[in-house]
Amino acid sequence: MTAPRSIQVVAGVITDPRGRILLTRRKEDSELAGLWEFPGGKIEPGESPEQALRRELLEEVGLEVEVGTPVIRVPQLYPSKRLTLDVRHVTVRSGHARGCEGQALTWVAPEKLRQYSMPHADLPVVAALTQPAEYAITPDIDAPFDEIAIERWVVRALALCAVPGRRVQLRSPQAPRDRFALAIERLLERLGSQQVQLLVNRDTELAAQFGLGLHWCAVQLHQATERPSISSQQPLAVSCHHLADLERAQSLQCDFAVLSPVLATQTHPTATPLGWDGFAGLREHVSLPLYALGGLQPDDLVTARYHGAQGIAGIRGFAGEWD
Ligand SMILES: Nc1nc2c([nH]c(=O)n2[C@H]2C[C@H](O)[C@@H](COP(=O)(O)OP(=O)(O)OP(=O)(O)O)O2)c(=O)[nH]1
Repeated sequence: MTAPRSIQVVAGVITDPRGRILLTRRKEDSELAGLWEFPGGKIEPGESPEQALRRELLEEVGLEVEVGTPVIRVPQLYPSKRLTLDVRHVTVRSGHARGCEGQALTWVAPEKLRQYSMPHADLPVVAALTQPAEYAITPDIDAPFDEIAIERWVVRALALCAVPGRRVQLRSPQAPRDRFALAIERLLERLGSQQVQLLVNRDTELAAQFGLGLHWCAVQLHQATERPSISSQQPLAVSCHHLADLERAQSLQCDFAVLSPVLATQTHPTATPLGWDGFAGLREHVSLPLYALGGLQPDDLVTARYHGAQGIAGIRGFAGEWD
């Protein structure tokens, strides 16, 4: 079998004064015809990504732009090629967007991007633009799981929830179920109307009881035949370690996955780390949003995004708020 050809593509996120993002539609005679995409194109030999993006946006949509910060770089395997989609924020210097090659274009509010049919590589881009970049995981409730331990856990969880732009997984595998339930109840009372997306580790009934999201372990993922009965408004996430986990998570329409361990970690000392290249090598097979986990700190986000993760997850790396 011959290796698929590799192409490097660069695309821009162009935002209008109302915060809407420009999408263009792939023409009928092209591969992936009719799908909506971020304007851009292939990097020509000898060009830097920035030069290529400036050229493409002038040719395609008639805009002179300044290329800004990276959004995400997505490795994606298509049937006929191996693509790397490097997406940057751009600022328009002059011009009005028009389809210079006869292609349709539209301005879309970020929360509506998911309603548009896009190539697989674009789904992690949409996630990076619209979903939290951090997924913090609570530590265990300390033994003996008494009132003092529950109060300490609630205070720690509140500190994790107080950082804007996060999802938080409520996890305490050591605690008896009734003590974990009590701790969640206390946390929800104290959170009041504070907006934070919460997921319960493994326990479908508790997730349903409290109206929260659910985070499966890989074993639960492989045992399940369908999406569990939690609120359809709440996310379903899963811990993945291998390609088979990721493919199953995608086929069961999990909302996102956590892929680990990326680096060596104290919590799983015997597991072989994937390394960032290993992470990207698995990411190219699926298009669901992925958080990287294992030995990471919040300031690893730029590296994570460069390897196709839409965010980073962690227990210890996020503990600075209370330790
Ligand atoms: N510009 C752009 N291309 C994208 C996006 N998502 C995505 O998968 N692609 C793919 C589609 C194409 O295979 C490739 C862009 O190449 P292109 O637009 O310059 O030209 P093309 O259709 O002739 O590509 P190809 O068949 O030669 O691979 O990247 C995106 O958001 N923007």
